[in-house]
Amino acid sequence: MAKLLLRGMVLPMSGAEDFYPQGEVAVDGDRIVSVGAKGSAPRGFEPDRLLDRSNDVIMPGLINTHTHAAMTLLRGYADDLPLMPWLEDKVWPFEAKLSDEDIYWGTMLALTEMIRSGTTTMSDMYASMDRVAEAVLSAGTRAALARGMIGSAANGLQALRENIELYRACHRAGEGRLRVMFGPHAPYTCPGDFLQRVKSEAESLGAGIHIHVAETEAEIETIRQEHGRTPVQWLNDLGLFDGPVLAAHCVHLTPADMEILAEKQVCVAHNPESNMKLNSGTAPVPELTRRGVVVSLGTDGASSNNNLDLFGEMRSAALQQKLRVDSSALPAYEVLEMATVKGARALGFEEVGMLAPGFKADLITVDFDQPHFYPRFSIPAHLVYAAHAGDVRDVMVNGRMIMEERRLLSLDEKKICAEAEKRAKGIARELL
Ligand SMILES: N[C@@H](CCSC[C@H]1O[C@@H](n2cnc3c(=O)[nH]cnc32)[C@H](O)[C@@H]1O)C(=O)O
Ligand SMILES: [Zn+2]
Repeated sequence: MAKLLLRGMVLPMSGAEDFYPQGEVAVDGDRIVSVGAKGSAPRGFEPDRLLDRSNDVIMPGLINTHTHAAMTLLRGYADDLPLMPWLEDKVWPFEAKLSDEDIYWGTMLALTEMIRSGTTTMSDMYASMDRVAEAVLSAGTRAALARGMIGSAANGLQALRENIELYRACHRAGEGRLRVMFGPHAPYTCPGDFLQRVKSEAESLGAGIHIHVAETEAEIETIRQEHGRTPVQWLNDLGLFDGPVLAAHCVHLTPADMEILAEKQVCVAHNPESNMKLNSGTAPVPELTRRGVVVSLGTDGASSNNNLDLFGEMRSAALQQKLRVDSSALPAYEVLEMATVKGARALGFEEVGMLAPGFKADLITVDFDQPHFYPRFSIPAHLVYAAHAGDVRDVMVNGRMIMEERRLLSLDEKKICAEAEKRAKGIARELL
């Protein structure tokens, strides 16, 4: 097994005080052996390779906890609309024409963009998930996969069977790089009996649930009319929160909703750019965090963002709360935690999200020898308020380099872009 020593400015994300301006990370095979100041690698550790990145920040890979990867194919296809007309008039008709192969190439495009912007793990909810799994395995990244299920349609049960099959085939596959969750789409697209069916299947397998919750005011109104309570109360009354749940959005919450989320240890995937673009609202992130809810970060699909860049998303998350609450809300280090350690917790990956001995070697290096990073007063502030996707130099997942010096090692970028262009334009032409 290859031994690697990386030298640079190390930000382990294992606590606010941890930072080594002249640090090193020792990697043996797929795991981190040591993290600390220069010279901290264990005695007798003889690296096969020394990677000198003294002008780079070395940090954990970023974790995108809510996306629909293949929606890269819809990037720029349907903009400037609110959620329901966007879904019903534009997105769903386009998605109805996607083949398994289209979803594979759309996912490959997403993974290319994610690797380039330092994302090493994604949580995806979509269809044709066996092909998504194949894409992730070949890209070399990590993922929590959920089959998106719209339970009101006749295909709800078929989708549930696919999710069960996906769990059996892929959970913990690829040296543990894949996990599988269950993906009932939302309380307004899945009836209560279907949600309970999903819950009991997930429970019997020990799997988590990934669902959209309380995204728009229209959803609050729909659920109030149908069930006389809030979406959070409705899902809680159905028993959905009795196992591990990742709730995307959670924009519109009452104080009682927040208490339920905290008590049931529901994790929240916050997607500020999608929420702004679809005019959904601003999630009460500090209020949730104060109550002990784990809030992680996501981009949502590329049709409501329109990129998968978590550096941009971190910046938006911070700025949004400063605008909504006050300038001290959501400081930089907390935002970095949302994009790393908290993301790992939300997805159930126990050994990623920070740089620590025994953890899996999922890390990135960020090129700090650029004008927008001087003077170097605060590394966390620079990463959140000044960095962008193109600053990422190297990406390692599970001890394997998948991007080095901005060159992708696991994917054929030109081919992927050409396939995506051809397939998306073909579908758009059919829909004219
Ligand atoms: N219709 C699919 C399964 C749904 S996957 C997840 C769905 O979530 C949709 N989606 C994307 N972003 C959002 C959002 O912000 N809110 C609600 N749904 C979204 C997305 O377009 C996709 O249809 C099938 O059975 O073939
Ligand atoms: Zn979504």
